[in-house]
Amino acid sequence: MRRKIVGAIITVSAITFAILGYSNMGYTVKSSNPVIKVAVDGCLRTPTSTMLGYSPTRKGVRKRLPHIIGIGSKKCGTGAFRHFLRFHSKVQVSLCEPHFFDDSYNKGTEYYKSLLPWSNTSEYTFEKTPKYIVTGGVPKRIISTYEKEGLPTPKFVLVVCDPVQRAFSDFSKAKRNTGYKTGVVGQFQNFEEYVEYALNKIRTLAPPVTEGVHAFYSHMKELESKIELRFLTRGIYSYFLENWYQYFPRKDFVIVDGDRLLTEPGEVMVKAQEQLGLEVEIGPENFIFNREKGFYCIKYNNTNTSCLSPAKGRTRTVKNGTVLQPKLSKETRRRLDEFYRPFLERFTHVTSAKANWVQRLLHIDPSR
Ligand SMILES: Nc1ncnc2c1ncn2[C@@H]1O[C@H](COP(=O)(O)OS(=O)(=O)O)[C@@H](OP(=O)(O)O)[C@H]1O
Repeated sequence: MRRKIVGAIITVSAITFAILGYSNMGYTVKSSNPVIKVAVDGCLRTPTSTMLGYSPTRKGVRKRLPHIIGIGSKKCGTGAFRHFLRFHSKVQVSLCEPHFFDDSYNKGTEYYKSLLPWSNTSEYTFEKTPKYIVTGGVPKRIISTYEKEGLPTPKFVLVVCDPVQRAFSDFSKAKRNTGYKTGVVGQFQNFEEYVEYALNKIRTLAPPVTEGVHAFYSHMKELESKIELRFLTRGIYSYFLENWYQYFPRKDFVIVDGDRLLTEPGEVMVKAQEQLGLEVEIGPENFIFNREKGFYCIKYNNTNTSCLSPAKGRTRTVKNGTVLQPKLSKETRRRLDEFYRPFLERFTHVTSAKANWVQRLLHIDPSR
């Protein structure tokens, strides 16, 4: 843990030194070269060792393909998971989202490696790009890339959460980023108006979910091609995961309860480390609740804490141990629950997970 902390301090100092300004869209980083604009979670075009891990002068370190890849789900706490895992002494994480297997595959493996952290043979490397789970061609590309390097394929972490919260968070972020009048969200006053539009549109393009998830699945490609519907369709975790299950054994996937990550991060991290085959180093004793932020932060060195950036935690907050729900009308919530329920049941079925969060969501209102 101590070496990690020194590394974290070096990285933080490098970033602090480099950051000239912060906006909703990204950090403005100044190096000895001209100013480079970097998206908050985007990789630097010309990555430097200090930004992306530890110095290559460390003995025996190399750039290696990830042993663990976070594949999603967007807005479910993938950043929190990475932030916490970063404090494991045997894990090196990429501090950006490489988007290699979805967007930059033609740039080649060496380019990908350049975006990954330095590590030695006793360490594991991790990167997360939430778009992987929803991008159809990614599994085949992963297989081909690892095969060419003569390496076993990695383990996958999929963080999932209440799909309604996820949609709300995703929608709200798009609204902040694109501004009120532009982009796919520009035509909607608010999330409720969007839900009304999207559910009606889905109804015209696909059969009711009550007719079976597979009948619905056969229309998913068309639904996904309509960008504005993605705030809802991306919460259909079972559909995307089932595609991945065609390529990788189920035991390679670690499913993380993103809702519980907000309220009991220590317990969730213990389970994830066990499932990933890591020695358990991060547990409940490493977390401290920050009342001001309404989130847990990680403790290190007994006195220091490290919280996520202010870009995270815009729509959710934790109070008295529970995640506060977005303020939706009863009718909108009912319609969304009804829409997602068959997919959540399917998710429970395909993952064989007695996942607490799914059970909880399936029983939001037992009288219904
Ligand atoms: N400890 C802690 N601190 C701050 N934020 C936390 C934490 N744990 C989970 N979260 C929630 O993570 C949500 C963002 O999810 P992701 O990191 O997956 O988003 S992204 O896809 O990378 O954009 C983010 O969603 P928003 O609240 O909508 O910003 C947070 O609610």
